[in-house]
Amino acid sequence: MNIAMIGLGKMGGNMARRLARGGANVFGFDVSAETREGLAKEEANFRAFASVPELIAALPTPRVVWLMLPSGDISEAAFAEMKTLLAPGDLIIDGANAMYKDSQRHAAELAELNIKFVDAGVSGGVWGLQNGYCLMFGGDKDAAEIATPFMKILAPDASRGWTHTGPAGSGHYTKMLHNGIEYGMMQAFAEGFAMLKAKKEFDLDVAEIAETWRHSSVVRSWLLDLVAESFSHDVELADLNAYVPDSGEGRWSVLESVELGVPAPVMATSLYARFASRGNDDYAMKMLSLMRNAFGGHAMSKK
Ligand SMILES: O=C(CO)[C@H](O)[C@H](O)COP(=O)(O)O
Repeated sequence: MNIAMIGLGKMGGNMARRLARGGANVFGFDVSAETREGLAKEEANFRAFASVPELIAALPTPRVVWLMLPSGDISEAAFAEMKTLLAPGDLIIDGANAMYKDSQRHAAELAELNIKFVDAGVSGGVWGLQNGYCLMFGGDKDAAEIATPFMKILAPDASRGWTHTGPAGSGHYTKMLHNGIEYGMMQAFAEGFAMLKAKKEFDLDVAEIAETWRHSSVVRSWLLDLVAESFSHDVELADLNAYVPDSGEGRWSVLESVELGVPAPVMATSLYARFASRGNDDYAMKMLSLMRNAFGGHAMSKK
């Protein structure tokens, strides 16, 4: 079993390791020579290449190429390059957190060249090497069949943690909503623990509560496991800024809810909380203060 992994960052690097340890021959490329050469020293079944054309020339046909790159411009450039290097019958698996409509477009463009395509949502984060990844992938039946043995290595075991969701685009659509749910769950934990912490009267031990809730409670979950582990070291979070980025999936989930006319207030509120964390509601809050002052003469807090 041969597979190329293009992009050996936090996700791609560990996925390459898991594939190599699972018996696949992994042909790897990353823009960082240090990263790709380091992996080659670590893993017996991994070969590093200094350029994508060299890698593709060495990869036995029909080729399977897994792109594990940031979605957007970097992925688009990789697709453009792949179109010039791959041949009919080859397969591209896109593991990025990509917008599903982009994946539908990629599938159509590649089909014109008789190149197969699978869009794979990958969850598991930095723990995937150890625990396995959760994989949800879309694509035609024949493309999915070629991809499946690799999914079985990446998953927690061959029988679970992966699913062929349907046609091209459905894998990334499923992953988008997985992450939309993730936003809501994270927000709910954050709000609940903030309120536990704010109740000075009870002086609650929030680390102890997080740990306790891990066992048989309705809200036990891997997210809570991670919270409890972090709280066992620090509950004050004094070193952190209250600033949360987002990288697309939450926005796309909310936009999709509007397109479908399906209400998703939790996802929307969770997304807006992140915008607010960046100061994007400062002007609106200043206006609230101004209007209260204008109609009621209420004091305004000034710099
Ligand atoms: O896919 C993931 C987890 O399932 C990623 O960690 C994701 O990038 C997190 O999304 P965001 O940056 O928008 O919080």
